[in-house]
Amino acid sequence: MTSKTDNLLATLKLQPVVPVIIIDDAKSAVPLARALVAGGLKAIEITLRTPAALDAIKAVADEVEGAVAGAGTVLDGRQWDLAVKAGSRFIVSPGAGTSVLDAADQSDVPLLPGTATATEVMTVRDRGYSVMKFFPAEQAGGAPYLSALSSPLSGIQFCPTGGISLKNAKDYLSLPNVICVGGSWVAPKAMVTEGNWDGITKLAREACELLG
Ligand SMILES: O=C(O)C(=O)C[C@H](O)[C@H](O)COP(=O)(O)O
Repeated sequence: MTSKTDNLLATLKLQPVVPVIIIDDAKSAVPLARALVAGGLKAIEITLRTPAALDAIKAVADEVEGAVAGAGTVLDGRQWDLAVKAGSRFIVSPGAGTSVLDAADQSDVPLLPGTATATEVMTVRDRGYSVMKFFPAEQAGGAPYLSALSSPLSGIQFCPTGGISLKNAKDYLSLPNVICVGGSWVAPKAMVTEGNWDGITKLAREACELLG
């Protein structure tokens, strides 16, 4: 688990924000990923919420220099296998179901499991995890809630995701138990549909400046 955790931490520490991508057309994946990488966001989570997602992961993994392609919304072992086969270098799940945890145990690819309560955090910690997603961050209680978890659960680090934008990202990034945040705001659907790659690079740059 430790070297997998180290690999995951190394990926998450690349940038303050992990872009969460919902891709409708696999052909957009490469220019979108290039735009994000150009803006400084290398680790990219492509969610398995659309039929194009696996082709998109494969294209980014094969063709985009500097990108670290990951899969999001991985809910079970079958999706785990497909995501890894497509070239995912990290896997994100909104929760921590047994099927996905069991698949992760059998794999060298690191998992960022989702948690939202102290009991969920402790259950996942019992499986050997110290790095988790906090989801859905804003809806579950936001930065004050995550701050309240930091003292009793001090060994756990989080990537909060859900309802985060440029406006509130700093509230999370200033907490001691936050490594980075996740968010879809850096790749808005309308900009992807228009092919506004320069606009997306600008959003990525703004996001990178959050730590500055
Ligand atoms: O299902 C997963 O694995 C996910 O990654 C869920 C996403 O993190 C959120 O849906 C992103 O939330 P927004 O930034 O508010 O759009």
